[in-house]
Amino acid sequence: MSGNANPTGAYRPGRGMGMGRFGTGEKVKPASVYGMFARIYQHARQVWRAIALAVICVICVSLLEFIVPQLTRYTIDQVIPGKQYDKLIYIGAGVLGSALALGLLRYLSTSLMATIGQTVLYKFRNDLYRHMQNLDIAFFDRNRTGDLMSRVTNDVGILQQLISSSMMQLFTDFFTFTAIAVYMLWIDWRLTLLLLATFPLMIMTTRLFGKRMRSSFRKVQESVADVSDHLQNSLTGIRLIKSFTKEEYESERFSERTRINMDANIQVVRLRAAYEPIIDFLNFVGLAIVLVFGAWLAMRGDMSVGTIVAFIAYLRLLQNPIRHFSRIINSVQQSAAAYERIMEVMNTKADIVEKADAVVLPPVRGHIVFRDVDFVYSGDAKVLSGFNLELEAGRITALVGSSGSGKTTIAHLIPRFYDPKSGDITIDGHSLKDVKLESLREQIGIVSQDIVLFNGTIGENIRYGNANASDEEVIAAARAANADTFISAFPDGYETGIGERGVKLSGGQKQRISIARAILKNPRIIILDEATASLDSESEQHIQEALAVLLKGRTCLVIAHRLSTIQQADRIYVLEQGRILESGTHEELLRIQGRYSQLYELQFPQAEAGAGAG
Ligand SMILES: Nc1ncnc2c1ncn2[C@@H]1O[C@H](COP(=O)(O)OP(=O)(O)OP(=O)(O)O)[C@@H](O)[C@H]1O
Repeated sequence: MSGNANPTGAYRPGRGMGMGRFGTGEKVKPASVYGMFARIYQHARQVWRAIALAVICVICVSLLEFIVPQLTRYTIDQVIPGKQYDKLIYIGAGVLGSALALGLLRYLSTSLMATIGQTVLYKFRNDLYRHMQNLDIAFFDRNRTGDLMSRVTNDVGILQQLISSSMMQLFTDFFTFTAIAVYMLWIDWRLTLLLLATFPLMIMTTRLFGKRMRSSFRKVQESVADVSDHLQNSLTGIRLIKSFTKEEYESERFSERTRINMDANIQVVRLRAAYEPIIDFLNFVGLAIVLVFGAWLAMRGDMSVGTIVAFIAYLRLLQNPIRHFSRIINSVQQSAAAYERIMEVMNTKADIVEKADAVVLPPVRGHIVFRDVDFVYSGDAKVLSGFNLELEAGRITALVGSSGSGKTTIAHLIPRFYDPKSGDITIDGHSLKDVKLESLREQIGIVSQDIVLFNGTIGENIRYGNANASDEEVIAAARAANADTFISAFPDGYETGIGERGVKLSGGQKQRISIARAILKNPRIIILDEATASLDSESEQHIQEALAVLLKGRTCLVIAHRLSTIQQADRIYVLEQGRILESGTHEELLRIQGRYSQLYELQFPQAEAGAGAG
């Protein structure tokens, strides 16, 4: 991906995000907080027993919190004036017992909520990953790897915080608030209504700040994605950076991104710093009301001192949820911003989908026809226009042509990585659009010059071609690919672990493993994008032999760079700007002295004479 390679232009954070349908520029509606909770609920439903138990714990916590001020009121109003010494022990035991029970219940509810939170997180993350796996290659062309990674890790992690800690607080606060508000209304509705008058102000303030916080959080998360994208790019490209001695330059670019992240975080903290004192002030207004009005009532003899003390204790309990709310709103807004980023991916639909009545492609011979195919990646620039091509079953067809002439594009249309804009592609007469994707792709093997080996052992990497293969089959494939000798020379043989992207192996060894993987898959159709990098003649020889086994008897489309492959091809097509200029065998094409012989001479200047003669 080259998303961040913008050495000349100024750095613009968060490109392609947030302002349109994910990475396309079309508008998307911001995700609603309600929608977020609805989805969380959907995922959490399966652990309803844990939820029910957590709710019971929360209700008990609210009740206990309610009881303690009642004990205080009772002590002040009844026990002290009545000198009831014998009651003191019960009062002490009551307070301590309540405290113990509160501790236990809080432990239970916290661990239950953590379980619920983790379960929801697990489902969210897996759903997101599965959904991403099923999106088109075009989606991955459009979006930056680091940004997608941060959506699956960072953004889902933020949601988890909301679910396991903030939702718990929200539940507790809701029950405490309701119970206490009802009780206070019952004790003195005038005082309570006066108190509650400050609440609409709090709600308005919260809404006002909530919106701003969400957009600030969104900036934070986008900047985290940018940092992650830069990291992903620069760490995987560390050799390139070092070879161009760009360490300082990359560090500068990294610090640009972290600065944006820092500024966005400071903005969030500033908003919170402004919001909390406003809520605190409104809380003090409430306290002033209780003190002044309560004292006035007490002086007139309309209210006991114990009730005022209890009222003040309840006021704190009533205000706690509001205080917490300021923190929860933070978490909710942060999660809403994260949820938005998650849903942008979840709401992205794959363009390449099977028809409802798609049929299983039976085992094919491999006769592939492109008929009148128009193709564009994005925008209007046609890569292929009215393109026709026929690949004979069981034969090697080579594509040659200058860079950007459309060779890879043609190869990628066969496994339906992309769909043509118009025209049709058929295999043995079956239109690609009418068959099930899996049945199509399992009959195609791709050996690309951009070799990807996964973390794991050599054996596991070969077995990627066929998970059910026996050890003997894996070894046979490796032998056929000329890889068995070097693999067996490792002390751990096929169990040898290969690090990130196979760093312990040479380029030629990686190629042979990727050929073994394709041989094990045993597909009818092979697409081979030959490596351009030249290898030493011994490696070259090994790879040639491996390729000969791979290509034998299959329908092969080869983007050919090697002399031997070109000479072996049954038919060669010379492409220029998405059009076929010439076609024929190697000798035929050399004879007509056209574009092919030009290209050929450029690529193999010294080989021409000998090849022409042969
Ligand atoms: N993912 C993509 N998104 C947009 N445009 C693309 C994409 N891939 C290729 N193109 C464009 O399509 C055209 C054909 O590219 P393609 O990769 O098929 O050429 P090629 O002949 O395989 O080149 P090379 O030999 O350099 O690999 C080029 O103009 C290229 O810029």
